[in-house]
Amino acid sequence: MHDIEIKSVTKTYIGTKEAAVKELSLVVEKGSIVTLLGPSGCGKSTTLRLIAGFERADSGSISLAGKTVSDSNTWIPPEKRGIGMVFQDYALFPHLNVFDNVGFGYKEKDRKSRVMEVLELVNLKGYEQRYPYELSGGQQQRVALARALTRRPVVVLLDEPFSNLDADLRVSMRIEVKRIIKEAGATAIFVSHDQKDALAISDQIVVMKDGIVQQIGTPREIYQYPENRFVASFVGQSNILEGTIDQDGQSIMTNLGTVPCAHSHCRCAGEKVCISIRPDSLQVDASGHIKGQVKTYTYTGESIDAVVSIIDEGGISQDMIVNLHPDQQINIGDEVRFRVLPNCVSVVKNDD
Ligand SMILES: Nc1ncnc2c1ncn2[C@@H]1O[C@H](COP(=O)(O)OP(=O)(O)OP(=O)(O)O)[C@@H](O)[C@H]1O
Repeated sequence: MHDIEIKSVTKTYIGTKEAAVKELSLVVEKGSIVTLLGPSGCGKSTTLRLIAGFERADSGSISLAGKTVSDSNTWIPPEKRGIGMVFQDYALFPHLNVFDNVGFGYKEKDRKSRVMEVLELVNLKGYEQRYPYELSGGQQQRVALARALTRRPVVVLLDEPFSNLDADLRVSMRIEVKRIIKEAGATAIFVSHDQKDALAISDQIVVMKDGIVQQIGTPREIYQYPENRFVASFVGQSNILEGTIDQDGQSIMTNLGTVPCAHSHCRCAGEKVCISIRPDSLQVDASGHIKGQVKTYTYTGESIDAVVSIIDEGGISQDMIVNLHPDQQINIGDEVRFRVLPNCVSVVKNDD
């Protein structure tokens, strides 16, 4: 069963030339978490606002729980769409306590028990009488999420919900928010420009650029098999090389030598392609066939991300990002040798 079905939706704001969202189609299964991921201005928030009913599409249709809410003949206003919304700044009412924030606008007979139920779900039992200014950022976010869930919405929309949290809290809230949404049985759409949030929380990721969907897939599909250069570079780090499919269909001939590629078999021998090699797919090895010099490096704690300058067979210098072990002693100018491991090497469309 689909909870959200968007068919070929286009939206151009008045006074602008380019459409903010172009021919967007998306199907979201009941109970799943989908993230719209992309750089600033790619149309993520517009898509969310179209689903919520804060904006109207120029063409195309949107259905929620099998019911059309927007097409050329139909318009259901936001308050009748069965949607719960969590805003970037949480938008809590400062003059209302937690209980009244969570129960705001909920007039059913079970108000008290329902509010207590969602407060328990978000682990805020005992905080009913507190005011928003008496809560931490993470607790405020739980209140905002509880409020979005009180009316048992068909769909919960979350606009950059982690952007106001510091790094540690962000990691724990990703896990917590996912648990709450799954336990509530809700279908959720997140907007994010942070690939780590998207990879951690989503069942499906929709990568967008310039209002156009670039790829839809599970976090693993998006990371391991990006379809084009943009997705490869935006979701995780990537080294892009140009090459030609080898006769055996199992490897790509590049200026850095032949690179094994387990996923090139569906292409034709001799075809010119681009490949994306994740830095964690480059193994430092004294007998490796690729040799370069360390240009810069960044210590991240988990690894050393080094930019290594390589002179290819055509005599052209090319930079590659290589993950080194954090214990490795390294200096700018050091020579490193490495080899390419076949997993995480994928053929991508050259969309430049
Ligand atoms: N109300 C508006 N009027 C005119 N243009 C708009 C309006 N809102 C957004 N846009 C434009 O539409 C495009 C998509 O904007 P949108 O806010 O959907 O992007 P986004 O991916 O959510 O960006 P961000 O991550 O910065 O919030 C941008 O070019 C933006 O300038």
